[in-house]
Parts: sequence; C-alpha cells; structure tokens
Amino acid sequence: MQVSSDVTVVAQKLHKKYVLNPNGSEFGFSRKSKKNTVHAINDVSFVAHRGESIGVVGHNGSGKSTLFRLISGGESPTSGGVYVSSEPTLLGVSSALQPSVSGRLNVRLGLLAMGLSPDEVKVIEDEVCAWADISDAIDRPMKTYSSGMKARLVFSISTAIKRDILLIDEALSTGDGAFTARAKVRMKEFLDEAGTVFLVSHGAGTIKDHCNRALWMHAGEIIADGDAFVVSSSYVRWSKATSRGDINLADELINKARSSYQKPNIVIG
Ligand SMILES: Nc1ncnc2c1ncn2[C@@H]1O[C@H](COP(=O)(O)OP(=O)(O)OP(=O)(O)O)[C@@H](O)[C@H]1O
Repeated sequence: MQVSSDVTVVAQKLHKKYVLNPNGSEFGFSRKSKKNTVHAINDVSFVAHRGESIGVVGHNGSGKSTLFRLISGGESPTSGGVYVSSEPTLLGVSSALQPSVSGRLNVRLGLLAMGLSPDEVKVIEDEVCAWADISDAIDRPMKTYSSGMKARLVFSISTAIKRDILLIDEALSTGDGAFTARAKVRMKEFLDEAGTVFLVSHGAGTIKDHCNRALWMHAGEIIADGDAFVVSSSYVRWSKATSRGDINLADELINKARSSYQKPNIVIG
C-alpha cells in the first residue's frame, strides 16, 4: 500500500504481548515460575487519514485500550511499528490529574505538561476552565468531583491544544447530554483542522454519531474496518447474539466480518 501525505497514523503488523507471573505481576518472576502470556494485540495493521473520525468497538478485553496506548506511545509494541505524523493526545477517564488540588490548578498543570510555557498557559487557562463549565467547582479539589465533572475537565484540558491525532478512550461515557453535544462540536473542530480522532466506546450509538469509520477488534485482531454505521451495526448484532447465548449466530457474524475484511499490506521505506 502506498502511503500518502494525508496519513496521520500507520500501524504495521502490531503485536503486543504481556508476560505475567502467576500472581499477575509483569515483573520479578523466577526461572521456575510458570508464565502466562496474553496476546493483547495480534497482527494489527491500518492506515488513518486526516479528517477521519475512527470508532473502535469490541467486547471487554479485545485490545482497544492497548491499541490506544501503542498509538499514543504510552507503551511499545512487542513487534511491528506505529508511525504518527505528530505527537498524539490520549484522553481517557483515568487521565492523570491531581485529585487533591483544584480544577483550576489542574488546568495549569495539565497545560504545562502538554508543553505550553507559563505565559501561554495564562492566555488560555480561563477559556479552558470556562469550557469545562463546572461553575464554582473549578476552585474545589478535584477529588470532590463527580465522574461527569472530571470528564468535562479532562476533555477541556486535553483538547485545548489542537493536535493532529486525538485518542478518546471512553471519556465521553460519563458526561451528560450537554457535555457530549459540546464534545462533538470540539471533535468536529479537530476534524475540520484536518486532524484524526479515534474514539473507543461501548455505545454503538456514540460511534455512529461521532465517527465516519470504525474498526471492530476481536481477541486482539481487527476483524472489520469500514463505514462506522455498517461496522458498529454488525458489532451490535454480534453482541446481542452473544448475550442471548446464540453461539452459532455469534460465530457466523464473526466469520462473516473476518471474511469481508482485507488486512492492508503496508510497506514502509
Ligand atoms: N498491563 C497489562 N498486563 C497484562 N495484561 C494486560 C495489560 N493490559 C491489558 N492486558 C490484557 O490485554 C487484553 C486487552 O486488554 P484491553 O484493556 O486493551 O482491552 P479493551 O478492549 O480495552 O477492554 P475493555 O473494553 O474492557 O476496556 C486483556 O486480556 C487484558 O487483560
């Protein structure tokens, strides 16, 4: 596959393997201890372009968050490569903020951590606090926030600086309707400025609403990549069949998705 200049992310034959000792920790096993190996990501390849909003669906443990950590550079792949046009922003419900200090101070710390100078922080901090729209709570310690209030603050900080690649891992799920509507506008601003947004959500409606393309991950692999409505509808049919215990239909839907999916063959260099 030829890679063009509107490409923001290339994932090439990505594998991520975790090796654990029997008590579940990643480190400190002796030679004698029995190791468990988890193949969280298995031969994943795709190319993302400017202006694409890519939903990632898949059941629990299918590898969505691991994929995001690999794209954002938070973790390294065991093999394969991720190539990005610029540094991505990973926005998740567990994004690291300081619980004991106020929302306002977290805004300052977050913007400094994103590489702004103290003077640049001063210019935009009020706007970032205002976007979060949590009124007086902005001056209260973050540990007193509801999950929706925290989501608003994290979203506001992480999207304050426009980057080419924005990864949102379930961070929209705790917000109310007003927040998700405004988040959608902000995501559109990213896309209009020719960025790429990736969005993990268990809600197919959220994916259909916010995305124009979707990847379906199953057991660490991509088994479908295409139109967001089509892919998330197939995923919903599979989820319903699985929860009803209709294993035959569930297998049929997985096989159908796999057989229509063509893995891209990416050659770098
Ligand atoms: N640090 C880790 N050490 C060991 N195993 C891990 C680690 N991180 C993820 N895994 C395993 O990798 C697999 C994929 O996990 P991941 O969190 O990426 O799935 P997910 O699709 O995001 O799940 P969910 O929808 O539940 O958030 C799971 O089997 C998980 O247990």
